Amino acid sequence: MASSLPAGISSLKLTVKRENGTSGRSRSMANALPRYPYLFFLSSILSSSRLTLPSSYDDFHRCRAGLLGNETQRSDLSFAPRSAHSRQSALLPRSRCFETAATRCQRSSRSNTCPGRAVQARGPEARTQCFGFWKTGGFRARFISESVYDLRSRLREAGSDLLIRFGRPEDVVDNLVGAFKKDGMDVEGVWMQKEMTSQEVQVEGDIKDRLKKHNVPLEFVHAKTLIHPNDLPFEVSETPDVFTPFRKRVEALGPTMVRPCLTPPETFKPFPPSIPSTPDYRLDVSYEVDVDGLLKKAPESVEKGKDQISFHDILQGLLRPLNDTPLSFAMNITEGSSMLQQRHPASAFPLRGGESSALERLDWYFVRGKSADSSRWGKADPPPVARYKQTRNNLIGHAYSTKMSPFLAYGSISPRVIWEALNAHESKFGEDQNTYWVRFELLWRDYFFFAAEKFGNLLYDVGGFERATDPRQAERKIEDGWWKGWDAAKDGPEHVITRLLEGRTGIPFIDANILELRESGFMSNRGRQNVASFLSKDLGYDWRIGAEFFQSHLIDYDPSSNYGNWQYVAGVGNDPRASRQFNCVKQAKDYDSHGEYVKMWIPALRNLPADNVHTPWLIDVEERRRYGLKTTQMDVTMDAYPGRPVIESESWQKHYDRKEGVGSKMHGNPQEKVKDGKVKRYKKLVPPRQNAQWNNGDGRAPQGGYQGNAQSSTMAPNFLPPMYMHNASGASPTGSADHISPSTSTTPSNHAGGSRERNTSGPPRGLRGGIGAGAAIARTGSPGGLGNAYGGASTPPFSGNVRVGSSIRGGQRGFVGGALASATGRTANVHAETGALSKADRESSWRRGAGSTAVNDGAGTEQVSVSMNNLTTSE
Ligand SMILES: Cc1cc2nc3c(=O)[nH]c(=O)nc-3n(C[C@H](O)[C@H](O)[C@H](O)COP(=O)(O)OP(=O)(O)OC[C@H]3O[C@@H](n4cnc5c(N)ncnc54)[C@H](O)[C@@H]3O)c2cc1C
Repeated sequence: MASSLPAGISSLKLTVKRENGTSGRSRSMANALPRYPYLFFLSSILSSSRLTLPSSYDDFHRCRAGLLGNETQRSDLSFAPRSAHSRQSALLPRSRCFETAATRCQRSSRSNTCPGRAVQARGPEARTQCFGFWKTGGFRARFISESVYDLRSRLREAGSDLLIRFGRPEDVVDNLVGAFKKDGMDVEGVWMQKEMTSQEVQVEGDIKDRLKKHNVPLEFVHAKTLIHPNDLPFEVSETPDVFTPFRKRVEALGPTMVRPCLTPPETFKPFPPSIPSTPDYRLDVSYEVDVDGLLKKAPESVEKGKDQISFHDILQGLLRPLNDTPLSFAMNITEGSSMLQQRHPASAFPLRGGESSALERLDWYFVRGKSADSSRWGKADPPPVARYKQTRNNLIGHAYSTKMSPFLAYGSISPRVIWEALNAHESKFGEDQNTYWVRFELLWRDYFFFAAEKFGNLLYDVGGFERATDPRQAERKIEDGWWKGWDAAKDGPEHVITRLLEGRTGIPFIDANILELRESGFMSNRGRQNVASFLSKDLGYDWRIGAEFFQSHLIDYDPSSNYGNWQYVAGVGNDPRASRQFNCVKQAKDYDSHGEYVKMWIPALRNLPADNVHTPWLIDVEERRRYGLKTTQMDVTMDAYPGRPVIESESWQKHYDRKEGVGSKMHGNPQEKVKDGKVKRYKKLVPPRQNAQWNNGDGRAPQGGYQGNAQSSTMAPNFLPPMYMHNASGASPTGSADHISPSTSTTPSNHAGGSRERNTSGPPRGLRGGIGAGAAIARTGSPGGLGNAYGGASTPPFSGNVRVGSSIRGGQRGFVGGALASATGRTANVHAETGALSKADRESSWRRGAGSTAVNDGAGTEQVSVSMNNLTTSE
């Protein structure tokens, strides 16, 4: 268990004792825990403190009733681990489920008026406050669910269990405590992690009120932040209005700044023998087969019984409202269920939720990981954190940054555990700007927490924190007309905001980031800054549109980090240079100099030369035709992309002629310095090793601190981005070539090129076989690894092959082998070579609605056929 108890997601602890117990209530949590049986439970599977249930209870119930054959019998609520499934019905009346979005809007202040929401009220749905997005989108729903069930597995391993309830926290706690009392038990107290943002604090207040009637105290633990609030050298209400003074003051605390992690107990007391019935939903998985690779011990031989429920069923129930209804009231796009549950093969966050996954990632990033195959590069190689500062602004692959944010957001890991991992790393490899920078970013996280607590509801206010810090400035920015509005009900699909949120502005760097977010639930920090600046500064729209859209889609959504950062970029928060604006064309050329990132998410642009790929509106009709690029406004398809950008800023023009690679910051930004950061060097870092061989001058070798072993004899000018940390070897540009290349030439030979990437050891990693290349093969032999191939045919008449191989640990674990073929009107073959593809990932699909099916031929080979748009293929 995480060493900063309580681990888990808004977990509550309930300590119970029989009424005739021998001792009074213990004040200290440490004392209270081991004394009597106690119970961990989660009151809501989806972010209880944020009321972000994706569905109304009615919807959920309908789905669940469907799963259970419309059974309405009340639950007998047995809590023995792996208990047989018990049936139940929805007992909460609809009217008591959720405050509607419209009600919340009526309550809000003048500056928080919600355009278009009056007509959009849809009853008890968990929609965002102003613009009606689902509060919790599919990727986060999946991530949180995985986290909860992982927590349960870990508690079971430690001799306890987790009671999972679905409902409003105040109802669930009230019901449970009431039921215990009725059964003759005395409840000593309820513990939960202290939240800081206003809506969550409101929930805490509601729980406290409900507990009062039972005479049961609510106790808090502070485990969210790196710095315990009591250790701050100022009151939270005096948190500096700007980050740097905050950082300097807390850093001055020295070694006492961060408390050490607690050592978690190895075992916990068992669950109470019986748990009384309550009218809430229980979400017990009764079918424990490792369908999703979630459980450690999977009795795979057991067939799923008629009434049994698997994790997959629960997830489907949770996602159903999202799959059935539009993403927002303005957009008619529904998220296809297959997409919602799948990890996108190109996702920068290919990890599953939960503490187990968090610790695995921590170990890889800070301890065990190597930038290249360790057998080749030797043991002295430092793990990826040693290059954090150089890589953190990259855009492709999972390795460019820690990817700790989703785990931090849902309590699966404590920032103090990361802090200690940094200490351990530094004691071996030395301290430098790379390790310091991770600490620096963790302090930003803390800063937004404390700022959110200080400024309360202003976190969600259009005028931002500036209303308190500089009311005169803020006054102008909350006047009508300062921000443009978006009326979700009236504005149609061609409205600039709708186009932005659907990734079809015609500005590739912005669109690629939005598409990445929509299709994977993640976006890099660089992307987030650019999108936020574009929406609020270039377009001048209410920044909360973007903040709510991010809230809905980000796996790592966290209220203070999200709204705090949006305010910062929009110029109404903690940035002393509020007018700062990102130049998205310059940024694209700085950070995606070769255009690989935009080509990855917008395959229509795959044939464009890097010098044009960020400004496709500059090429004429004839050239567009030559590159196979059709014009569209309505959709970004495999071969069509908007002809004109929604706006064109003069400031972009001086960057139009900048050539590929010139001024690139893809390998670190030398201007990025903390001037006063005290960085000592204990030891010289082991220099990064490279072994890149190119047999012609067109390819680029990995540079600047990346470790890669690349060999190519190809004419492919666009090699795999070095941050992919791969080994590849190649032979020729056609047929069986082993290189990774988004083809940039229109000549057939390049399109027919194949690509191959192979990784035989190491941690889970997304491997990309090739994009737009004729064929791709990706393999991973790593236990627990994720082997993803992403490739496809680009131009007729060539075929695209994607082959995915995942080795199998112990012959039975579910390994994710995701395959995605992006062919244009021609054959695409997906060949997944594994004995244990997970069910979800077996169904490879493309965001345009592709579907695929897989059958196992019995010899460890999955034959996967993929159909995309009008394309149907099989191998
Ligand atoms: C408009 C916008 C919205 C954002 N929304 C969120 C959000 O909802 N949740 C969230 O966790 N982060 C948010 N961020 C911050 C940042 O983008 C992510 O924390 C980061 O990209 C996560 O990837 P990582 O864990 O690999 O980060 P790393 O670069 O590895 O950083 C390590 C950790 O430091 C923290 N961190 C890094 N940058 C920031 C930052 N700018 N602000 C606060 N903490 C930071 C995170 O906890 C992160 O896990 C947002 C940034 C912007 C510009």
